[in-house]
Amino acid sequence: MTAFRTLDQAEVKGKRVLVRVDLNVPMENGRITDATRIERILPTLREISDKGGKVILLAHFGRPKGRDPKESLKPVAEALAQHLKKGVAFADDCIGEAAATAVGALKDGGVLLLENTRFHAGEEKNDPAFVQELAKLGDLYVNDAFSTAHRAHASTEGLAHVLPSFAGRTMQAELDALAKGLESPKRPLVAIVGGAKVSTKIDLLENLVQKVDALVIGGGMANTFLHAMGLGIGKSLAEKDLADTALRILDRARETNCAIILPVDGVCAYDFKAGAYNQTFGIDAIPDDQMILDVGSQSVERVNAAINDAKTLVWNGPLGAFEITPFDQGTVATARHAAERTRAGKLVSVAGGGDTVSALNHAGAADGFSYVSTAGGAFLEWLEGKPLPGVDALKA
Ligand SMILES: Nc1ncnc2c1ncn2[C@@H]1O[C@H](COP(=O)(O)OP(=O)(O)O)[C@@H](O)[C@H]1O
Ligand SMILES: O=C(OP(=O)(O)O)[C@H](O)COP(=O)(O)O
Repeated sequence: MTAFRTLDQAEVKGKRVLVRVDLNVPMENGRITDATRIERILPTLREISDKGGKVILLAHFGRPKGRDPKESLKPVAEALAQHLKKGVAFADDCIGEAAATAVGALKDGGVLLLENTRFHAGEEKNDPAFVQELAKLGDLYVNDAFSTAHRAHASTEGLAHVLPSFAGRTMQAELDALAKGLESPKRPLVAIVGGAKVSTKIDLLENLVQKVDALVIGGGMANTFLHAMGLGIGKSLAEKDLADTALRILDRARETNCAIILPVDGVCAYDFKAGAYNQTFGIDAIPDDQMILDVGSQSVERVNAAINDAKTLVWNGPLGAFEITPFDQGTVATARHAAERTRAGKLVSVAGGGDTVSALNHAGAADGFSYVSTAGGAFLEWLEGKPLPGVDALKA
C-alpha cells in the first residue's frame, strides 16, 4: 500500500543520511518519563547504521521561541545512546559550523543527534534557505516521524523535496497499522479527545464529529467547551478565545447526530501540584479560585458507558493532569476499562500521542490496546482523512 520509497530502496552505505525522528518525549526535571518514541525509532537507526550509513538525526523538542537551553535535545541524546546501546554524538546546532563539524567527524555506522530544529524560525516556516542549510549536511533523507507528519516544516516536509527521500520503518509501520485497524471501523465508533494542545486540535473536532458516533471530550479541551457553554471553570487550563469554535463544533455535532460527552464533575485544586488538596465539584459549581485537574467519578462512569457502547475506540489526549497524583485517576480508570474491553474481544482500541502513550503506560493499560501510535495530532488528522504534508512529500 506504500506509495513511497522505503529503506529497501535506499543505498545508505557510506552516505550521510538525515533522519527526521520524533524525540518530543515527555520529560520531568530533565528526566524522560516515557521512552516509547525513542524505542520506536530504534529499528530504523539500527538498520541504517548496520548497513554502514552515517545516521544524522533531526528532531524538535517542545515549542521554543528561538534558542532556549530548557528545550535542548542534549539529555535525549544520552537516553538514546542507552537504548541504542551505542554512542550518540551531539551537535549544539542543527545547521552551520557546529553541525558540519560533527557530521564531518561521523564514521560510517555512527549516530549523531543535532540540536532542536525549532531553535531556528526557518524550521516552522519551512523556509527554503533553512531547508538548504539542512540539506547540505546529508546525501539522503529518511522520515521516520509519523507523529510530526501533520507539520509542513523544513525537517518534516521541505527536505523531502531537495534530497532523495525515503520512509523509515516506523513511518511505514504506523501507516500500515492505522490502515489495518481503522480504515473501515466497526460502529459505534467513539473518540476520546483530551489533553492540553487545544488550539492545534480543536479545529479537527469539526470533521471528527461527522465521522464518529460519540465524542468524549476531557482535559483542557473540555474546559474550553465548558467555558463556551457559559459554565464557570475558575483557573482551569482552557483557551477561552476559542469559545466560538467550540460552539460551532457543538452545533455540527447536533446536525450529524454525534453524541457529545463532556465532564459532569471535576476534581479541583487551588494549585497545579502533586498531592494538592482537592475536592470534587459538580460541573456547574466549580469555584472561581480553583482549577479542574481531572474528571470526577460520575464523569468516569459516563466515559466507561460510552466505551461499553463502542465497537471501535480512538483516543488522543489524557482526561486530566495525569502526571500528578491523584489527578491521574480519571485517565487511569478509563484506560484500564478500555484495555479490559479490548482484551475481552469486545472493542478495537487505537490510542496515540506523546503524553497519551505515557498515560496508558502509567495506567498499565498500553498492552491491552489493539494499537498504540506514537502520534496524537497526526493520528487525528489521518483519521479525518486530511493530507499529511510529511507523508505526501515522500510520495512526491
Ligand atoms: N485539566 C487539565 N489541566 C491541566 N493540564 C491537563 C488537564 N488535562 C490534561 N492535561 C495535560 O494535557 C497534557 C497532554 O496533552 P497533549 O499534548 O494534547 O496530549 P498528547 O501528547 O497525548 O497528544 C498532559 O501533560 C496533561 O497534564
Ligand atoms: O508531540 C507531538 O504531537 P502530539 O502532542 O500530538 O502527540 C509531536 O511531536 C508534534 O509536536 P507539535 O504539536 O509541537 O508540532
